[in-house]
Amino acid sequence: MTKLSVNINKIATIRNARGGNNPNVVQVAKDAEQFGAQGITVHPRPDERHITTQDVYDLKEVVTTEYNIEGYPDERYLKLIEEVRPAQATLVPDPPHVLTSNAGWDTQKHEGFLKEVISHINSLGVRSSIFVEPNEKHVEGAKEVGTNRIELYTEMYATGYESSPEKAIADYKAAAAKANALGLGINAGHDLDLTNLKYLVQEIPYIDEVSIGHALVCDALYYGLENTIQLYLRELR
Ligand SMILES: CC(=O)[C@@H](O)[C@H](O)COP(=O)(O)O
Ligand SMILES: NCC(=O)COP(=O)(O)O
Repeated sequence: MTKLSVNINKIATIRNARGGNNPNVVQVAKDAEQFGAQGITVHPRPDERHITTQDVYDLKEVVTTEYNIEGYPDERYLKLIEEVRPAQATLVPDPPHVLTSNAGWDTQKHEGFLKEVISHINSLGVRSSIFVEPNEKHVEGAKEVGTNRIELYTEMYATGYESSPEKAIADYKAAAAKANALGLGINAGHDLDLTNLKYLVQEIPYIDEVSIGHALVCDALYYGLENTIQLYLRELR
């Protein structure tokens, strides 16, 4: 069954708006796990606009499910991975000031760099995953660079879903089938929500994990965090 990792970046965004500790990111992570989340994801960006470096260390002490840290593998990120040793490190190729993640890795172009970084991460006993677009060549390249998993960047799927779910999923099915045949684990994330999640996992049932943040936190404003997590888990059953 596909696991749900709750991305709590947006909880930190709300906290940072007033500079205090409300909502408490650590408590939200603990509660999310108690409400059924099977993982906690954070993406500590260099400008600390939501998750801070301190949050990453504080969360290490409380996350009992699967701790997933996303980010561009610069010196700062790799230091965090070395010191925190999360369950999973997800490498994302985004430059420092983008609004949100906006591309997957070109695994051919960055082959040498990725090989070096991934072999270091794997040697720490941390599972590696790299964010990729649904492109079979990039999936083949992912296998070459030694990553344990890929994370399919689902923004294009989410955008296309409303007009044609079949068209929107086609490239993802092909990329996932390729990854599966190559023995890579498969995660997925970005802009997944209660309208598009079920179809994704119905069509690609061997997705190991989805990480969901923005829509889930927005839904929690209406339904509460506990109900919302249950609603997302229901889509994954
Ligand atoms: C890697 C990825 O897909 C992103 O969704 C990311 O984790 C979200 O980051 P922001 O919350 O900063 O938009
Ligand atoms: N890896 C994707 C993620 O963690 C959450 O993305 P989003 O749901 O905030 O778009």
